[in-house]
Amino acid sequence: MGNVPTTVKHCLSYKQIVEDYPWLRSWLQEEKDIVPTRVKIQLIDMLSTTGLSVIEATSFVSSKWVPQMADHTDVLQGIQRVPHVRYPVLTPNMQGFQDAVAAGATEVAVFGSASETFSRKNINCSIAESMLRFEEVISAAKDRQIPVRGYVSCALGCPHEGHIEPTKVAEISKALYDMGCYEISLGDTIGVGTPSSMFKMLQKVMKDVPLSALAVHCHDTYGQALPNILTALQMGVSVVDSAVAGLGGCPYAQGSSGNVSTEDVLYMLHGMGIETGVNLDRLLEAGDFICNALGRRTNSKVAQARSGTL
Ligand SMILES: CC(C)(COP(=O)([O-])OP(=O)([O-])OC[C@H]1O[C@@H](n2cnc3c(N)ncnc32)[C@H](O)[C@@H]1OP(=O)([O-])[O-])[C@@H](O)C(=O)NCCC(=O)NCCSC(=O)C[C@@](C)(O)CC(=O)[O-]
Repeated sequence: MGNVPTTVKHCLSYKQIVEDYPWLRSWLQEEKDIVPTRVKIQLIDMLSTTGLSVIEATSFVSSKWVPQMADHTDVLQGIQRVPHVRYPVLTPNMQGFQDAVAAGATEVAVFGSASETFSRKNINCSIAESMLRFEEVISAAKDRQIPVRGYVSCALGCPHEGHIEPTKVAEISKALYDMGCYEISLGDTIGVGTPSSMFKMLQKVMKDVPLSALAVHCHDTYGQALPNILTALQMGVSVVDSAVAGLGGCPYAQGSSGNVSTEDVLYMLHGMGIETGVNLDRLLEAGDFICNALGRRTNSKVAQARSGTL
């Protein structure tokens, strides 16, 4: 473990929870399942007191595509912002960027894909078209000194195309980094990766993008998220995305489970003596709160073990 970093930042992908929720049922029945805005705000406010440094708050996407995100402005304006916590939001295009800025966003993220088919299904355009859109967003963000993060989905596999070549992941990552994204989050969108595929993919991407600008974003469909994260840490990555209670997923990645749970990542890191500055007990309270509000069981093994519900 000689090369495991001593500090780890966390991006908690709260957006994953609210995006995915209607998809668990049916797109046409989601009306009753919309999570009330006040619940989203209360969750973010609880998370803000845990010590997390980044909480991705909402998405400025089309409410026709993701109805759960229709209240993005109310959520962003309703939260109590805590100093030293950043609250980025997703912006797929200029319309999303402009709406986000008008709502008070101070950091945004563009989300691309290493899979052509996933790109079309998720944001309704080809990879090449998405790059043109992102270039516009990043340029407008630069003018306003708004930092932009870049996601690369399907970094370890695609729900439609299967295997994705690491060279393709490296190409998209480099393009986003060269455009001005300060960090590239590599998404195992459907959670099919293993430590071996994570290692091979990172090896390629690290040749084109500095290690200090890389993050990993693992879903836990096949129970590989923690070993995959550990592999990334051992290779020098020091930013890990996760979701409280392991909720969420991507509505355009059928069959995938939620993100790795923040509680489980923290337990592993703290057990390894890695300083995160995040209070696990407070995080468990936030996880309890949202699971009760959604009427769902936590996906966090740590939360299940602590509550005796394993
Ligand atoms: C990208 C679009 C908007 C293109 O959607 P489109 O339909 O192709 O857009 P369009 O430009 O053709 O415009 C059509 C209509 O959408 C409106 N529109 C256009 N843009 C916006 C906007 N930003 N916000 C609100 N409305 C918008 C626009 O105004 C127009 O309205 P109309 O005239 O019909 O009334 C759509 O495909 C979309 O919203 N997709 C987002 C889907 C999504 O949120 N997916 C999940 C994100 S999570 C993820 O991707 C993975 C990640 C990041 O978590 C990492 C991982 O796990 O891999």
